[in-house]
Amino acid sequence: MSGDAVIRTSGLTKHYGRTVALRDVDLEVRRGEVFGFLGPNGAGKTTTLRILMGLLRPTAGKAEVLGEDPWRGAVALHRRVGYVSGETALYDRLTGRQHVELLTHLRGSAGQARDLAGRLGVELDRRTRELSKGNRQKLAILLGLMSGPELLVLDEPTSGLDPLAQNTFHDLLRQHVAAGGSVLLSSHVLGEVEEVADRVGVLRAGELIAVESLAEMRAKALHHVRVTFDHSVPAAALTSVPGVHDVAAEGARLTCSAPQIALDGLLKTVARYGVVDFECAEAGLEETFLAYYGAARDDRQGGPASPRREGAGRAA
Ligand SMILES: Nc1ncnc2c1ncn2[C@@H]1O[C@H](COP(=O)(O)OP(=O)(O)OP(=O)(O)O)[C@@H](O)[C@H]1O
Repeated sequence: MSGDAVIRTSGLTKHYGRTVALRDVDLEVRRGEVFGFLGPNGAGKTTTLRILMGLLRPTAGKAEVLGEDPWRGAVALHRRVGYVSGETALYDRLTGRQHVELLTHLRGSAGQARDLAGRLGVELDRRTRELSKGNRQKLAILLGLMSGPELLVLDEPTSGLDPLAQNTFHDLLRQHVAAGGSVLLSSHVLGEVEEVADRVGVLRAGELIAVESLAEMRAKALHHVRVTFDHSVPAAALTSVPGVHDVAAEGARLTCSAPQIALDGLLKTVARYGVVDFECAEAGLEETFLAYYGAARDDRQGGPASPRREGAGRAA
């Protein structure tokens, strides 16, 4: 593992019977970054994270977390890695405070438990079976973060949290990274990772189909353009501009979509005609993401496809 990688997988593959959940995944998370791990439901995110936490054994390929084999070094690793999943198992009859005491006993220190409980507004004195989903999740986050682990592995950690608690959680992640920590954050919603991630990996049907920085993804941000001319201009005038797509003509008006990098060519082309009005609105990153990665497509290098939504314990 290179010096600045905290997680590295090579050829990681997992079969559940005849289901291929992961196929040949090469993933690297660097020290000091928040890596957003995105993919639609069933893409294989949880499977990857469970392998990284030593809770599942891969069918083939290798994984290293903080220099350890997660399956063989699981016990040592769990002291150094904070793991929070959307379905963290809690003891129903114990209160939050008793969970904290249990971990304090195991780890030898309460760490930042008190501070985290205050900031997240965790209800420490109720039995966990009486807690709402969001309040259970806040407790799970507190338990994952309280001992100040150097790496956080988070599987859809904000599911059920209200926007205020989500903001607090994002602040906690920023602080964790500022203090030299690293984060792998899985989600099926770009908006969640957009807040905090430095780089994003996109998993689809068990394959890692893209890894890029958030800045690179922003450069692809789709723009919806509407141009009104002083006479009718055929759609063909724009279809030849690289990157421009979904061109439609309506009288003297043309509409189209284009990534940021295609705008210069588009402007130069429309300037050859008599432009009366020019409107350009940036689509949200979520729409860009869905346009590029949401739909099944054969050509993964070219322009976007039409936006479309797509649809415990150790086990070997
Ligand atoms: N224990 C299991 N037995 C059989 N198939 C499984 C098992 N766990 C997961 N799968 C299958 O493996 C694939 C990947 O599932 P996984 O839970 O890793 O996806 P995910 O990206 O985390 O999805 P989600 O966002 O819905 O949590 C899916 O096709 C799922 O049905």
